[in-house]
Amino acid sequence: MSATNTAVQPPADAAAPVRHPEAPAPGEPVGSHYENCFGCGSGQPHGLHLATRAGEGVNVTAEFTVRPEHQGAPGLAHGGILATALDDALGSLNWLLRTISVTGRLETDYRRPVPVGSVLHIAAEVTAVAGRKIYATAVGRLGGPEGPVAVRADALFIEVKVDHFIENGRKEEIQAVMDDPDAVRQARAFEVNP
Ligand SMILES: CCCCCCCCCC(=O)SCCNC(=O)CCNC(=O)[C@H](O)C(C)(C)COP(=O)(O)OP(=O)(O)OC[C@H]1O[C@@H](n2cnc3c(N)ncnc32)[C@H](O)[C@@H]1OP(=O)(O)O
Repeated sequence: MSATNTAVQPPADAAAPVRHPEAPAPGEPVGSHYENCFGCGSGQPHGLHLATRAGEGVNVTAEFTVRPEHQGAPGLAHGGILATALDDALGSLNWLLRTISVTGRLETDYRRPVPVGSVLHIAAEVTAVAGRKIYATAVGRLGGPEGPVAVRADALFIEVKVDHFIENGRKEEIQAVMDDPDAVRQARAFEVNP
């Protein structure tokens, strides 16, 4: 069996991704889509509080500061938390495509341990699109945006309709979002084009 799953590699006839004309400008913060998101929301005290900015292409950069509550081994980030950080940065690429999609597959390589207190500098980009399938890759570096690679991932996101969230989410949280008087915040929780 191959070490690389073919599901996360685009087929030869996949199209190059297209940056949406209304995507956030390069350098602009993408912002959290939902305050209770564990990756980027401000309402989760132990969350990752990922700060993501749009790049010039169909790409983003983000920083994640590893705190004691993110440990796996003593003094080191938990691997699942690092995967969450990359997954969330990859998910924010939705805003560059102005598409709604969810993670179908996330294949992660851990190259270096990530100590508590360090900043993971993340870069994520869409590499190809084939129908509903969005192929993307992310890398997390230590010491700066050009530092050594600590973790990387290849991902397959699948485009969905907004109904995916409304039909599958727990009713209490769905209702709370529906009741939000802020129309933009309400729309951002479910979709990418409020
Ligand atoms: C609004 C902004 C949101 C930002 C969120 C950021 C957070 C970070 C992102 C996440 O963590 S999302 C949460 C984790 N992901 C999920 O909960 C997804 C759970 N899975 C599903 O809901 C469904 O499996 C899914 C919507 C992905 C697909 O179901 P569908 O019924 O719509 O599609 P279908 O099963 O017919 O598959 C469509 C194609 O995708 C392929 N596919 C689907 N799931 C796959 C998978 N897991 N691996 C590989 N390929 C997959 C499938 O083989 C098929 O390929 P072909 O068209 O070539 O036949």
